[in-house]
Amino acid sequence: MPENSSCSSAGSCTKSSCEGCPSHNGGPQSFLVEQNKFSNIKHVIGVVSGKGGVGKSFVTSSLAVNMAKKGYKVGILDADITGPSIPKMFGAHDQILGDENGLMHPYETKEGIKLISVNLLMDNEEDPVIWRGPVIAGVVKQFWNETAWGDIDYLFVDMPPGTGDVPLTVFQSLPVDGIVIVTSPQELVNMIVKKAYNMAEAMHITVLGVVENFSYLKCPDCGKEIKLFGESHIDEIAKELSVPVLGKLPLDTSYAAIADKGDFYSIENDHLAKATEVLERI
Ligand SMILES: Nc1ncnc2c1ncn2[C@@H]1O[C@H](COP(=O)(O)OP(=O)(O)OP(=O)(O)O)[C@@H](O)[C@H]1O
Repeated sequence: MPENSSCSSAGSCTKSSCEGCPSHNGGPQSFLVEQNKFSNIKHVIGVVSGKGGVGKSFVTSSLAVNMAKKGYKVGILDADITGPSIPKMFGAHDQILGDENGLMHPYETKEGIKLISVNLLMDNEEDPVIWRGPVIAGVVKQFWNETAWGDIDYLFVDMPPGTGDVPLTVFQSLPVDGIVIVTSPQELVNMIVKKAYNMAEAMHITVLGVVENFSYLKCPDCGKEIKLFGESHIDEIAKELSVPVLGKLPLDTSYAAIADKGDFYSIENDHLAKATEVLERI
């Protein structure tokens, strides 16, 4: 039965206008999209942020690298279609091609991390993606079920910021084990983290914890921690929401340089050790 794409409340809507929608016959309905037979993905982890530029892609890549260094098979689905930054972090510029089954094959870094991103499909990676929401959401689904992922222990999904079409699609269509919320230490954060948390809760998605990025800058001369964006409130927020703080990352210029160089596998990021532990326990 075709999905009613105008429906924004799948599983709970009973309006007669929803004739043809899978939720129409009552009861919660699954919109999960099956994996194809060339993919065996064990865990799907979403990485979200309430607002842009807080380092969500950076945290996604750090989690992926940490798990890969532990010996797990790891992939990253770059669902940030209009602002993809994952390929550049890993120095990936080759184009992804389809095979005779109509499936895409992810780019594989030399260390074995598999990547899918719209930037790996473009003739020119500087071309903008000017697509409407439903098209973008469709591409994200294709990255899931029209890609031959092979064996993957942890697939990280780097979401666009906010609570729009793509997170909605991912939460409905992919078997997400849990999400990590990335944030930064600013006053607004309280509200923004709660928005992301509330969306996950409304969609019955587990929040694995929160990561605070740009927590502080360590003075290279005296070692003093400078709170660039003000005092952190992440511990209180996490306590209020009953979720763990999975890490507090400093603003470290060497991190930025590694990301810009496309040499992300070389990053040493032990600030996310707690996140790694939580992921291993899923
Ligand atoms: N802890 C950090 N130390 C230094 N640089 C960082 C750190 N975290 C992120 N950056 C850099 O900041 C920039 C923005 O990070 P990133 O692209 O991960 O943010 P984002 O939240 O995914 O952005 P968007 O909202 O555009 O998707 C990047 O150049 C990244 O390398």
